[in-house]
Amino acid sequence: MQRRGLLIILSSPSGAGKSTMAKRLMAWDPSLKFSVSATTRAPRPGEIDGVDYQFTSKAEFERMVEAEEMLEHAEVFGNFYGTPKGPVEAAMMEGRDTLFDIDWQGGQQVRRSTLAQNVLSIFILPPSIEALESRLRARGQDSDEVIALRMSEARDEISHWAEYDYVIVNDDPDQAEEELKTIVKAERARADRMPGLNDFVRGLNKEFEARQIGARS
Ligand SMILES: Nc1nc2c(ncn2[C@@H]2O[C@H](COP(=O)(O)OP(=O)(O)O)[C@@H](O)[C@H]2O)c(=O)[nH]1
Ligand SMILES: Nc1ncnc2c1ncn2[C@@H]1O[C@H](COP(=O)(O)OP(=O)(O)O)[C@@H](O)[C@H]1O
Repeated sequence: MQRRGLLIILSSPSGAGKSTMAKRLMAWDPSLKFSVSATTRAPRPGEIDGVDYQFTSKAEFERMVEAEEMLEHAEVFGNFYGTPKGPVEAAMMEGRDTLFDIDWQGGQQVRRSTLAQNVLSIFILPPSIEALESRLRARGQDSDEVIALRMSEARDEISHWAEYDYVIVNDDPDQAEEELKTIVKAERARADRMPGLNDFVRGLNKEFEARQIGARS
């Protein structure tokens, strides 16, 4: 039996390197499906509609929430972000793993949903707050005001680190990528073995029963 796809969630404070790690993971395994979020935020230069985000109006976003088309949604830095449900469910049924770049609120909502069993959640920390700020500046995409807002929210985002299955400190990007790949490989191996192991243990139990050994309720 083919297993259902994993939902691989990456969260971090803005600037810690989620998008960078997501892109590296996608390059390593192009069979991964990236969950394209809907957002009311304006596109940054170079961002492509339908690839980086599905850029939507507030009215369209609200319609999607009302119609229960979102797996989760949240307000982050004054804009709305949400995960369209359809593509995630389709990937899961095909046995394809999906990669999410979402904040802690989204992470909590997915972990509390009916899909919780398939979640692999990874939190990315910056090596220091100084590095976080200089990365936000070096990215050169946001105004001073937007950077200040992201820095002021970083502490709150970081306070949720322990809710995640794994934590990676993104100091050297190559090392962080290796750690990420190791986690994904191990968790995939675990998910692959699970259906087979169920059958195997059922077989062992049949043997116990034939020999009339073990617990009876
Ligand atoms: N809950 C939720 N958060 C999202 C979603 N998409 C993006 N985010 C988060 O929104 C925050 C801002 O994203 P973005 O504007 O792209 O800025 P960046 O993370 O600094 O590149 C980040 O923490 C993202 O992980 C989503 O669909 N749901
Ligand atoms: N380990 C790293 N060392 C130095 N710079 C990094 C590292 N990881 C990412 N960056 C850079 O920091 C900036 C923020 O990274 P990004 O992936 O956009 O973060 P996020 O998606 O978490 O907001 C980008 O310019 C990126 O190239």
